[in-house]
This record gives sequence, C-alpha cells and structure tokens, in this order.
Amino acid sequence: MSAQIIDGKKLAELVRTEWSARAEKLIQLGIKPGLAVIIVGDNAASSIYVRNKVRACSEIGIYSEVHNFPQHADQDEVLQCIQALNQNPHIHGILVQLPLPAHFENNRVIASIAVEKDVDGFHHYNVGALVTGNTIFSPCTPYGVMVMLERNRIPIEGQHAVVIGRSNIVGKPMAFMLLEQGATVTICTSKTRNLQQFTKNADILVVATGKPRMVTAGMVKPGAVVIDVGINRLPDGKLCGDVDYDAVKEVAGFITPVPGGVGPMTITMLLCNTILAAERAQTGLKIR
Ligand SMILES: NC(=O)C1=CN([C@@H]2O[C@H](COP(=O)(O)OP(=O)(O)OC[C@H]3O[C@@H](n4cnc5c(N)ncnc54)[C@H](OP(=O)(O)O)[C@@H]3O)[C@@H](O)[C@H]2O)C=CC1
Ligand SMILES: Nc1nc(=O)c2c([nH]1)NC[C@@H]1CN(c3ccc(C(=O)N[C@@H](CCC(=O)O)C(=O)O)cc3)C=[N+]21
Repeated sequence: MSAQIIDGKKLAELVRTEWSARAEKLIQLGIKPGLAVIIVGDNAASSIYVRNKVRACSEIGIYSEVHNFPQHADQDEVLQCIQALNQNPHIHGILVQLPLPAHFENNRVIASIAVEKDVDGFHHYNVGALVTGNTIFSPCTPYGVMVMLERNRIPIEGQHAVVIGRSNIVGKPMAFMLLEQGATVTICTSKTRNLQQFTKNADILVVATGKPRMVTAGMVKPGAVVIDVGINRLPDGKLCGDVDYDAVKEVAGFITPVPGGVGPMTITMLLCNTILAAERAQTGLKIR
C-alpha cells in the first residue's frame, strides 16, 4: 500500500486563507503588518526563497521590504540596519536570511534583533522561551511541520519521533516542539552510529540533513510518518529532498513531497508570525 501524501502546497494555502482574516482586521484598524528581510551576499537559493516570501506577503496584504547587502559587507552596517528596523513602527517582523557570509558572527547578528520582531524565532531569548514551554514565536519550518501533523490528525503524544539533524533552524527546535507535545524524541546527527537502528523505530521521522535521498526504504518502519525537510538542487536543476521519495512512499503511512511539502508551509508560517507580531504591537502586549 502506498503512503498518504501530505500536500504542503494545498495546506499552506488553507492556512493562509484562515490567517488572511486576521491580517484584514489589522488593516481595517489602519495597521498593515510589515516584514523586513535582510539578505547578505548573492546566494542563488536565498534569492529564490526571498522572492517567494515577498510574493506571499503581498498576496496576503503584508508590507515587505528587502535589504540587500553585498557579500563583502561590514557586519556593523548590517547591525545598524537591524537597529533602525527595531525602531521602525511600520516593521513588525525582521528576518535575516541565513547563511551569512563567513566573516559574520551569526550570534551577534541574531541577538541584535528585537525579540518581539524575531519572526524566525532564532533569538536566544526566543529559543529559551521555546525550550521552557513559553513559546513566543515558533520557528517557521518546525512550526509548519507541526501544523502538517495536526491537520492530518497524526497523533504525537506517546509516539516515538526521530529527528535527523541538529541545526538551530530546523533539527533542534523541531525536537523540542515534538517533545512539548508529548513525543519521545531521539535526535540523530552525522555522528550517530548505526542510524538505521533509530530510524527503523520511528513512528514519526523528520529528516533535515541536506543529503539528497539519504533516507532509503529499508530505514523506515512500515506505516511511519515521514517528513522530508530537505531541499537539494540536483545537477539537472531539479529539486529533491533528503528522502528517497519513490521507494519510501511504498513503505510509509504518510509522506511529504519535495517540492510542495514543508517548503510552502515554512513561508506560510512566516506570514502567520508576522501577523501575530503586528497583532501584539497593536494591543501593546508585552512579551518580555
Ligand atoms: N523546507 C524548508 O522550509 C527548509 C529546508 N531546509 C533544508 O533542510 C536541510 C537541512 O537544513 P539545515 O538544518 O539548515 O542544515 P545543516 O547543514 O545546518 O544541518 C544538517 C544536520 O544534518 C546532520 N547530518 C548531515 N548528514 C547526516 C547523515 N548522513 N546522517 C545523519 N545526520 C546527518 C548534521 O549533523 P552534524 O551536526 O553532526 O554535522 C546536521 O546536524 C537542507 O537541505 C536545507 O536546504 C532548511 C530550512 C528550511
Ligand atoms: N533566516 C532564515 N529563515 C529561514 O526560514 C530560512 C533561511 N534563513 N535560510 C534558508 C532556509 C530555506 N528556507 C526555505 C523556505 C521556503 C522554501 C520553499 O518555498 N520551497 C518550495 C520550492 C522552492 C523552489 O522552487 O526552489 C517547495 O519546497 O515546494 C524552501 C526553503 C527557509 N530558510
């Protein structure tokens, strides 16, 4: 039997429709939610994502602006830009596109974003809040995955969730969000010995490694939920995930495709977080 396919594109549209009413309400109060994206250097992949983000914003009625810096830009210039955006009342969300060039200190740049505008949820304060069960902003990619699970009525409590990858933007927040919902969580990395012994036991398997098609059918428990976060561009220009989709879909119970899976959800959750930030600004809610 073939797995049920979780259509991220369709779900992303549904969630956007639900949130557009909230954006509309703010606009009627004279507040247009605003997002600023900072991009340093000319990474081809980053430009595609940023273009998708800008388009999605305008469709839902969010104001957006992109601040482009050259690859050799000085970190202080970027920090000054973030300072100005922190003070700007028209901007409710600030996103610094990662990765930054090697001469940047990621931690200092992320820590300079105002906590209440950190719609990626990457600021240390927001990470601490998430881990202690006091979430302020859920990081967009794991947030999108949680919505995919919820909307497909996939139980989490008591399930064994295995996350492959420990990055700050996907693996780690993903593991904590699943833990918060009562899953028993295992985090695997490139150092894990005998990866298959863990993945074979997963009821929910989330893969975020950046290694094209590394999860094969033999690594998956029959009926498991397989969430493929990976986005890899192959030499022929096509996109593929970290999961061998064609083979794994014959074993899994649920599977997400690439493209059209987690990616579109990530963008939608960014819009949701920006609307949420604007609502909080409007009501004067103090989060810190
Ligand atoms: N769909 C979406 O919205 C998004 C997709 N992505 C995609 O997701 C993927 C992961 O992104 P990101 O987390 O930023 O990547 P990173 O490179 O920061 O992290 C990759 C993680 O995977 C682990 N890993 C690598 N190879 C293996 C292996 N063979 N076995 C087990 N673990 C392994 C690494 O382990 P170690 O720490 O030991 O090195 C690391 O923890 C990429 O393809 C990226 O493009 C990213 C963000 C959003
Ligand atoms: N500060 C920061 N926040 C991020 O959220 C962030 C980041 N930096 N750096 C890069 C990664 C990657 N990422 C994606 C977003 C959308 C798609 C997406 O829309 N994917 C579509 C197709 C895209 C295409 O055609 O290339 C899909 O999977 O169907 C993919 C990947 C966000 N990231």
